[in-house]
Amino acid sequence: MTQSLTIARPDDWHLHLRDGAMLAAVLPETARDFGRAIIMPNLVPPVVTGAQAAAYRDRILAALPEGADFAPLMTLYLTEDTDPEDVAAAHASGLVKAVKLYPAGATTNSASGVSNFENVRPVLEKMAEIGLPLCTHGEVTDHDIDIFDREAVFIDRVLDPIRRSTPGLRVVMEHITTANAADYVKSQDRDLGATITTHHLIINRNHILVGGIKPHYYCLPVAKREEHRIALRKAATSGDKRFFLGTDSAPHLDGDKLAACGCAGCFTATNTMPLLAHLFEEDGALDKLEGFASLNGPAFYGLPVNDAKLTLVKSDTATQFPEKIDTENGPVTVFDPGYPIHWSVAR
Ligand SMILES: NC(=O)N[C@@H](CC(=O)O)C(=O)O
Ligand SMILES: [Zn+2]
Ligand SMILES: [Zn+2]
Repeated sequence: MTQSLTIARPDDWHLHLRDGAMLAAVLPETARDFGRAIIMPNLVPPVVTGAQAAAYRDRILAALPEGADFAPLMTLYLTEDTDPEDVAAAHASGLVKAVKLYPAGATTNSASGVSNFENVRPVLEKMAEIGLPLCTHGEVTDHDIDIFDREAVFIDRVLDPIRRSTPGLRVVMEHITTANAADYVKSQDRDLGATITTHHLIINRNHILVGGIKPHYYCLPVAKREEHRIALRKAATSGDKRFFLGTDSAPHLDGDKLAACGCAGCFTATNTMPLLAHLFEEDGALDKLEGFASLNGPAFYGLPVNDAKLTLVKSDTATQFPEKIDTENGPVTVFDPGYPIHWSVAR
């Protein structure tokens, strides 16, 4: 039996494309299925200014395959030296769609992030004034806070105070991993949304640690207990417009993942849409997939829904996804849910 589902072409509201050889290898994986993506600015060095974002956008456009139907939506990396006027100009020109907050030291390439939130107050106030969203990596970095508690503590100690003291600031809680974050979003009536990754709908912390450590399941924020995964599944499949897809597809070379100090990130660009079709069907919510992947994000960002469509088909035989994609510097492993998937994207 073949089943099919056609939805508006989806967008990815949180994506790492990197640069150079990695960009060339991973960009086609996203451009195949997605119309647009919010491009994370955590390069080395980071994308801080409007001029750097324009140059990075040009490198992405130059790396796009012939005939691709894909537009990168650029972001700026917030530092304590960020100039509010540069941010405003990059927004006014249409170049930049969000500013990204990394607490210093919270994740991959976050060393230039924010330590003292008072120092970014003028930028946040400017963003509230012009309606430019702040995307947050929501984890505190205090050494005395357990890594599994860092998201919940961030909401209480950092996010809620920032939102209270900056009325009108629009915030996207990126890659949420806890019931605490989902509940916080639901408890607020305006200016707040959240992205959810594909992998956090699939794995809990046991998948990383039971029966041997699984470096390809290690990402930040780290997957939490099963009850949190279930809360994320409920939020994603609920139809609540405040929740939308941000894959956080974060490629690292296998050599950097399979190491004594392995990098954080799951690479899901290749198979995200078939995985989501599987998950939403499992939860009896296939009719909510289009909202999550294609409608709620544009609504939050004030952008039109893509005109193009994407069709997913389900067949009796399991879909064969590539195990790895090759880059000039070595392979990148594609996220493996650990069970067969029968959905694929119709080409
Ligand atoms: N999610 C991750 O585990 N890694 C991301 C950074 C991030 O999104 O926090 C990366 O850039 O590799
Ligand atoms: Zn992050
Ligand atoms: Zn990310």
